[in-house]
Amino acid sequence: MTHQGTAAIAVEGLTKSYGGTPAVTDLTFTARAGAVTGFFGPNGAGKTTALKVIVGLAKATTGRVLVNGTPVERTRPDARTLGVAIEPCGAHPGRTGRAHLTSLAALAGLPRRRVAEVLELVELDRAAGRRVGAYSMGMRQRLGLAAALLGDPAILVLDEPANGLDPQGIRWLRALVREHAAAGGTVLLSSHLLSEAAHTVDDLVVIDRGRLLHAGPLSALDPATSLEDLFFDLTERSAP
Ligand SMILES: Nc1ncnc2c1ncn2[C@@H]1O[C@H](COP(=O)(O)OP(=O)(O)OP(=O)(O)O)[C@@H](O)[C@H]1O
Repeated sequence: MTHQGTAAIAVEGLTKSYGGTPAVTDLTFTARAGAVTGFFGPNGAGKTTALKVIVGLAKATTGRVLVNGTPVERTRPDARTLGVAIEPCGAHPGRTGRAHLTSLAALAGLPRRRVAEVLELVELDRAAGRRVGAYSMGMRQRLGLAAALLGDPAILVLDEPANGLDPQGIRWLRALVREHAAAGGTVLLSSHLLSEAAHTVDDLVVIDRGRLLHAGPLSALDPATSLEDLFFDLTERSAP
């Protein structure tokens, strides 16, 4: 795993435009190893767009992203370096969860035994033989997470991983990402669930309208200020 405290992901002056309209503008922040970084912003703020560029699924218009010090656009990190869960999970509804993960493992050159391991890790082992089309939203989230974990990567990038999970699932997810960070891994996750995130993240990145509003450790905040208060304060202040 990467050395604790170093920037596993560095986003530097990232702008991403679609047809001349910027979805993300001059965004700069880091996600360090050994920590969970929460990426927050209202609907349409640009979180998914930024995450797609970070993992190499979309190209930056200007600026760059470094993963372990290497520009992501030059060498897209493989499944052993970077695990990604960005909706939709890409599984064909007619395939079983196990078959989906088996083909992903084969494509990435990963041993087949990892499929059983990650299925157990995300607690989908009993549903692995069922068609993905019959999965609940929470089960599809778990399948997406299983895919991200296949290569046992040090870095996890998860877009709204708590969506569709029940309270027990949210607690399970929290334990999973906390353990990953405790083992020296890096987690960058977006979320709408601010109160839950307060229990999960070490560092905060808040954006609105594609621009950075705040980045820093949770511990630096006044304990009397809830994450929700901070979020509304920041986003209201940035309103045009
Ligand atoms: N492929 C695309 N083509 C054109 N515009 C896009 C594309 N993807 C995103 N956008 C636009 O970029 C902006 C940011 O969208 P994005 O999905 O990144 O926000 P988000 O913060 O993830 O939102 P949410 O919380 O609602 O998922 C929106 O205005 C969206 O319409």
